[in-house]
Amino acid sequence: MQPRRKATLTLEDGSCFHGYTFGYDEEATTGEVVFNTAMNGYNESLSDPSYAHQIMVMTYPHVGNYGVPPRDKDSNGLSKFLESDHIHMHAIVVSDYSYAYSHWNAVQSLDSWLKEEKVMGLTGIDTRALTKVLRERGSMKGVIVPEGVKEVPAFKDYNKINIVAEKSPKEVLTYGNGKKKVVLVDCGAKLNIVRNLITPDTTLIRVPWDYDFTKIDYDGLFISNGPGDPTMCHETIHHLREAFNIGKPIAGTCLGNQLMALASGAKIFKLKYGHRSHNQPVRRVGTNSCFITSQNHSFCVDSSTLSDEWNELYVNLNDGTNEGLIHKEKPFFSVQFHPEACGGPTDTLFIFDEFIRSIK
Ligand SMILES: NC(=O)CC[C@H](N)C(=O)O
Repeated sequence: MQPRRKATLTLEDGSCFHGYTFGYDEEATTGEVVFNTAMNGYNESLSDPSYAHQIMVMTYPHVGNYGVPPRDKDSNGLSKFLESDHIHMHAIVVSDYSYAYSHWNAVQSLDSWLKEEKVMGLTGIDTRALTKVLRERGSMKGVIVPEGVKEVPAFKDYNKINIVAEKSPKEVLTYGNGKKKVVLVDCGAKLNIVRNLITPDTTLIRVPWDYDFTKIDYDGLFISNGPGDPTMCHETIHHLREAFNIGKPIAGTCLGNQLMALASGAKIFKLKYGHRSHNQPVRRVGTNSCFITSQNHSFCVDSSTLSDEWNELYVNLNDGTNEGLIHKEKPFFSVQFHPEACGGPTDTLFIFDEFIRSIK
């Protein structure tokens, strides 16, 4: 039995949940509290930059039992098993943290990784009761204060911070030497997007969110996922409008879908509690083809505001919200879900093939 320190999660509406810390607990932490109904994938979610400034509540009760993989890098210098080099969320909240772990690829416990990265874990929480609160009242700001910690951070308005600017890389990186020159606008990209765009056919140029990629003579453009409110990404939206005029193939995922919509003049809105899981069903519009997808988003394209030039490409079968866009004439499309999975089903990996094949 590990030493246990009590801690309390307080939500913006005053609700309190008492549990025990694991991971780092020297300071209080704050973030937007969101829930994730996936049964696994905590390592991928923790290292997904889109979770920056958030506290993730896992509804699956038993977390930590398969440990954390090594920080090995592949031949391109990309983490082999994680979605970035660090943890970006501010805390993980679980019902039952497992100190014991066992997996062929585990080299340490979640507790020790969180300590290294100075990120808090909270266990012993009735995550079903907490999720019901978030589902009824919507995602809320929250603060977790370990017993004995005096300094309590104030809630921030996460919709007012440009979190993409915090998480996007500061320099341009190039991979491969294939014939098709693809620019990836990295707004806080998950590495499996980078991995999937490095193919024998492509040279991948990974640029920061505000980089003027229209100056590059690219053959295809890909807009990544990313944290926070997409309306803050003025520069990306501006460059994307120019890319629409250039007319070469463009694809995007998640934040990329929202930025495509904004650049086209459509509107987005914030969902009450978002979609976070690995079992979100989507249907390709005009067909009966359905796919089970991995998702992590709060914002959503308002499909009723799409201009005449665009069609909906996918819809969510749970709530009917937009899951993708396609231009009626030009080779532009995007999806709200995560085709790169990690963690999550790989059923929609074909999206990367569709994009790379669309590049002449
Ligand atoms: N995973 C993402 O790209 C998330 C996009 C955006 N930050 C949202 O929450 O909707």
